[in-house]
Amino acid sequence: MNWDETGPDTGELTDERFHDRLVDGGADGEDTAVEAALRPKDLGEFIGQEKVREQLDLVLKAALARGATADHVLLSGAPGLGKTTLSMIIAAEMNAPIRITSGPAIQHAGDLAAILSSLQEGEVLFLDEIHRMSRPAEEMLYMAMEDFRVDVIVGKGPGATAIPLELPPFTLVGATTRAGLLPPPLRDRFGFTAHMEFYAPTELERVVHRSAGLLDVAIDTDGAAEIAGRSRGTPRIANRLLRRVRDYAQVKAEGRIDREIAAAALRVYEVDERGLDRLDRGVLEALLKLFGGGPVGLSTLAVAVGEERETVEEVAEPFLVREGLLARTPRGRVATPAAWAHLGLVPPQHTAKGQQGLFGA
Ligand SMILES: Nc1ncnc2c1ncn2[C@@H]1O[C@H](COP(=O)(O)OP(=O)(O)OP(=O)(O)O)[C@@H](O)[C@H]1O
Repeated sequence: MNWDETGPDTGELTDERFHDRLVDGGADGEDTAVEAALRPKDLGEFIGQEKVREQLDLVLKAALARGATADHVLLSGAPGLGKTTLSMIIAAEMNAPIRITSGPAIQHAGDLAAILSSLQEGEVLFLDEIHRMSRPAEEMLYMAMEDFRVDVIVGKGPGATAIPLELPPFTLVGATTRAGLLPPPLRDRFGFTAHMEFYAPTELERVVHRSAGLLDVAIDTDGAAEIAGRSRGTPRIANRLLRRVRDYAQVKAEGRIDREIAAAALRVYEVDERGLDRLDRGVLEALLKLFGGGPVGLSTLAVAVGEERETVEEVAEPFLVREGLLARTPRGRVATPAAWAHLGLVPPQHTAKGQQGLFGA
């Protein structure tokens, strides 16, 4: 693994083009403004993630009953599943203020020391993308989490001295998309770890209804189901699609959203019934139409789609694999029978036979 000033190189794509996708789980500029208004304010309002909610409820209530600060909490899960929202809820439930920062924003241990030393007693510190913190800051965090103390190093070389600094008790809420990337000593210092799963379509329907209510948009059950089904298990995407459908409904249907309006709007934005967008479909189409369903090497597939290798691998493939439309095999990328069905194509005879062994079909 490569380490630099800003932490481990996680291989994450920095290409901003793909954060503009309607179906990307990450936040864009427009989201941040609207998201504040749509965020559930307490655990009761937070939809889905039943187990996480139940466990967190106990952790927080017990801490409140003891008059203590809640244990440190680690939230892991894909972007847009509600980690920031949950951290704000933790602070609200504990009647505590919250400070929000992120791993990449903490370049030096001194940056972290400055934040930690200005925390109030009981404050919640939300550290997003905690896996991208620099190594020295991470080491400082170990001691801060365990002993509520940091050693501030003054001076350089042989003359450097460590000045111990007591910190008020605080609750660290760390968020990461990849819990596996956290070094074990850091992971072990969290008293409670929650893994957030993708949401079921029925849960996303509730998210859409709730957001529509807050945005004062008229939507029926089928309209909400149509948007939920295309939201890739992610509340942020559900809210974003709802806003695009609302635009369409305002222009074409006096603001009312039903199934037809939702489907027509999302056709305009090229988000299909399963939530695939133009890039995803381009990859699948190339795989099916040009390579008979594979196996084909990643580089060849990328050239055929006219995208970078990394874009295909990191932006398009994870969702296609999750949906069971594409498989990564030692011989290359292979389309599953579901991919042929989804694009309404019939697999060529020899390919279907060739893939029998791969899918047991
Ligand atoms: N369980 C939920 N119920 C209702 N709305 C939710 C839920 N989870 C997330 N949302 C909505 O989805 C949006 C994105 O949530 P949030 O910013 O908390 O995601 P995140 O996991 O922190 O994403 P990132 O990792 O990109 O920061 C918010 O507008 C929030 O209102």
